[in-house]
Amino acid sequence: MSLTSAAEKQVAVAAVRRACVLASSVFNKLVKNETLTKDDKSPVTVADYSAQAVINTVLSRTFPDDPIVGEEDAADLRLESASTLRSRIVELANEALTADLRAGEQPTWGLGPDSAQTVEELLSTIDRGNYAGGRSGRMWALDPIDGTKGFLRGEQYAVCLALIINSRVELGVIGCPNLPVSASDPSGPRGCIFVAVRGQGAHQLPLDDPFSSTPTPISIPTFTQETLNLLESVEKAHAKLSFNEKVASNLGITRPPTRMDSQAKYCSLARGDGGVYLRMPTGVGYKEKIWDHAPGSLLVEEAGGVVSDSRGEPLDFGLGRTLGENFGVIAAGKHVHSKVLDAVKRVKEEEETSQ
Ligand SMILES: Nc1ncnc2c1ncn2[C@@H]1O[C@H](COP(=O)(O)OS(=O)(=O)O)[C@@H](OP(=O)(O)O)[C@H]1O
Ligand SMILES: [Mg+2]
Ligand SMILES: [Mg+2]
Ligand SMILES: [Mg+2]
Repeated sequence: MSLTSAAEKQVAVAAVRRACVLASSVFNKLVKNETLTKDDKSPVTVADYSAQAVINTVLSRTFPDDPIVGEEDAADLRLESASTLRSRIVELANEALTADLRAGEQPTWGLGPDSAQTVEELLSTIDRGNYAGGRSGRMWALDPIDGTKGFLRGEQYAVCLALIINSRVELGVIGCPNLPVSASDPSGPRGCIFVAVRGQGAHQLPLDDPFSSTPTPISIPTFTQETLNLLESVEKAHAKLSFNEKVASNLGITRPPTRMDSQAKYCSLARGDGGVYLRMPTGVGYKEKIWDHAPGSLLVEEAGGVVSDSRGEPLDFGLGRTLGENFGVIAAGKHVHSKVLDAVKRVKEEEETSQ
């Protein structure tokens, strides 16, 4: 089934924008006790929880039958000890839901002055993200703050939302509050929304006015040996950066890699700021989550690129909340992708024979 209605796109853009406004406003006011450490030792902040509450509220009001695969859940917030955190999340989520940002939004989306929710409503709305995913049907994949560590450092992070139908990503929306509007002017204005609809291309919009602005089409340019470079994770625990270095040298790449948190990497690739997004598993058995790749992979495909794992197989969004056994991710323009795939295979072989 292809996406024929523009309603999903408009709703997703509105929801992502509200969450981005929330996240950037909260950044300067974050205090120490507003961050928790999850069981997997990764951080989660009041911004992650309240952004998930806001986006799930919008989706629940507009597409009440659609399940949501969201990164966060409210279990830790229900604890007695979390009362301060809970109140702050309720305050932030309601501020974002009731803010007067109406331009382009429909009255039926339930946003604006009368749309505040109670604590219990907000906690159960966060928990609407508990869907297990799977092969068939419609579902949304949500990463309310992707690159939480980048968010905490004041660097790149992204609010990421995708609509998946029968295991195929049909719509992807990514908000990047800290990403320069143009990579050629890194100290210029910041704040972009990227939108991809399957079969309709990839576009960039300004975060502060996504509805009245004309979307800018984006596509992956042709790279030369001199201009090609890698886009990679900042966190060493998230990807095997030593492997990337070998691939770069195997390909004769001379430009240094660009390190950036979050799916801003997919966005940068889609508009040509970097040539290859390479993410190889670190070997600790971590499974990639669908919300970390769904919108970004469609954006890159719609910008003329190819996204696969390190065997050249497509990413499978129908396996549940994760992408299954981790074979990494290679995303690049069509012609570059096959070269990177070959180089990855060569480096893997080299590593195997030297062991
Ligand atoms: N061990 C391990 N291996 C691979 N990936 C992991 C791992 N742990 C976490 N994550 C996920 O990485 C998401 C952010 O990673 P990025 O590479 O995009 O950014 S970063 O530069 O590493 O911060 C990050 O997303 P957020 O949790 O939304 O910030 C995680 O989903
Ligand atoms: Mg996280
Ligand atoms: Mg993430
Ligand atoms: Mg996240």
